Amino acid sequence: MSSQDRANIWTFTAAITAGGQSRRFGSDKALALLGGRPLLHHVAAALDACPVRLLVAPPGRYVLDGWTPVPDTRPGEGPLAGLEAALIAAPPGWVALSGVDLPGLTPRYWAALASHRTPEALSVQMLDPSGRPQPLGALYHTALRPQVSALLDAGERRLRLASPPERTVFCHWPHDLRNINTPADLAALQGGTDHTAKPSIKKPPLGR
Ligand SMILES: Nc1nc2c(ncn2[C@@H]2O[C@H](COP(=O)(O)OP(=O)(O)OP(=O)(O)O)[C@@H](O)[C@H]2O)c(=O)[nH]1
Ligand SMILES: [Mg+2]
Repeated sequence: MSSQDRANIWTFTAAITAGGQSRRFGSDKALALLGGRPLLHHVAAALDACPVRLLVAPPGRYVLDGWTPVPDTRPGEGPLAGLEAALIAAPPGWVALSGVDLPGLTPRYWAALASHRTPEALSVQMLDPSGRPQPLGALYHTALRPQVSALLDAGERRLRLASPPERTVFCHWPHDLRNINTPADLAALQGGTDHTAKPSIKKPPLGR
């Protein structure tokens, strides 16, 4: 990573939205193991350099060293609501929003997004190799907060509508981001072996 990349990545707030039910996965996918580490650790590690780190999840569900727990403003209402909670809790400026299930997001990925910020932009999003935007793994400015709240108030739940297209910068990422929704998705990443973590009632602290 270049020194410019480093300078960029240190300047935004990190937020992991982790309040989902993992229905398709069948157990808490944030705790599913990839290479011996929970998916939550993979996504957190990529953002560890950020000065403020927020974990938006039901209180007590996870303990992640160095990350500030933030409760959902609208529990169970999806990642757009998770973004709202993050934008409220973050200091004014840019927020890097990540899901728990994107272990392919690296510091270089976030630095590339950061380098595409413009004074007019309210969001910076990657287009994957097939040209689809990746709103969960994107930068959002806290100035979007009123619009996001208005969308939620109106019943909208689609994260991709959080930022108006004319205020969104799109850039290209040449690698497949490997979003994990099912045990089969994880098994494919593991090279065919399903290493799904067993569900548990009380989860252990997730220190690094
Ligand atoms: N804070 C918060 N995060 C959420 C909520 N719903 C989903 N997420 C997170 O948003 C990200 C993407 O969501 P999904 O891939 O649909 O995950 P999920 O909702 O747990 O899984 P499914 O039940 O299979 O849809 C994951 O990191 C989820 O934990 C919510 O209500 N609040
Ligand atoms: Mg979901």
